[in-house]
Amino acid sequence: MTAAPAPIAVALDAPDLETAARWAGLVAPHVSTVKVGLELYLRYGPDAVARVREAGGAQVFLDLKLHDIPATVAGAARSVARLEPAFLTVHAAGGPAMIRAAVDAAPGARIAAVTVLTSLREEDLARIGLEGPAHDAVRRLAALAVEAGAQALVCSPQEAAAVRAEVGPGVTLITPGVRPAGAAAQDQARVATPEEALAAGADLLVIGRPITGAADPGTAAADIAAALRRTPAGGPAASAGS
Ligand SMILES: O=C(O)c1cc(=O)[nH]c(=O)n1[C@@H]1O[C@H](COP(=O)(O)O)[C@@H](O)[C@H]1O
Repeated sequence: MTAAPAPIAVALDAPDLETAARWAGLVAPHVSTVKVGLELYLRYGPDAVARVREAGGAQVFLDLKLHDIPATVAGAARSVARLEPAFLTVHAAGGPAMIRAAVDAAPGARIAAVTVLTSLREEDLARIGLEGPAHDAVRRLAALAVEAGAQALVCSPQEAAAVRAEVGPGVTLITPGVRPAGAAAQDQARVATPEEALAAGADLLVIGRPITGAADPGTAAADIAAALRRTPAGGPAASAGS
């Protein structure tokens, strides 16, 4: 019997579409979602979404991190809505009117509001003018985003439990900054293991380089998926994606 795909979104941050499509094909039997981000989308546009979708069959998360005035974000969200991504990211710091504009313009996608980037350290927050600590900033932005209609939130696994307590069970919690035990953090600052992220209540774990940088991305994805199946989920909204 084949196991159900794990609640993982593999970040296909590849320099070319052939590589991304190959990764998508290798990981798709093991994960629910693949993520197309700026690197791929800015080079290939809608073809990137079509090609990775074709390659594997996992749902597509479009991570464009929109952040502009509401009218511009509405136009951008409308432009990509026809690609039918399961998730589309915006920066929560764009404010409630901007988030609402994205929600209204792309009704078929779940708008995922990015709270505080997982690459930021506590000491970075003050420098960019964000009142910390990170936990408080993330909770504040999460509450604002959900009030504005966001159906999903992006935060570090370290804040997932606090965010869940803040917004309740109906919102999809997405956590990048995931590193298997012993893996290098690279440019991520607020990290946790896949098992810790799931136990903290995350619904969907974004994992890129620990999978795509492995000699065999399919096996790396399968190993993490198997570890997650042995971990009790922490949150009530433990189903990933749509
Ligand atoms: O929105 C995201 O997906 C995102 C938000 C965030 O705060 N931190 C973050 O790392 N990401 C994305 O998650 C992925 C993480 O990749 P790895 O660090 O290689 O696992 C990248 O594609 C990032 O763009």
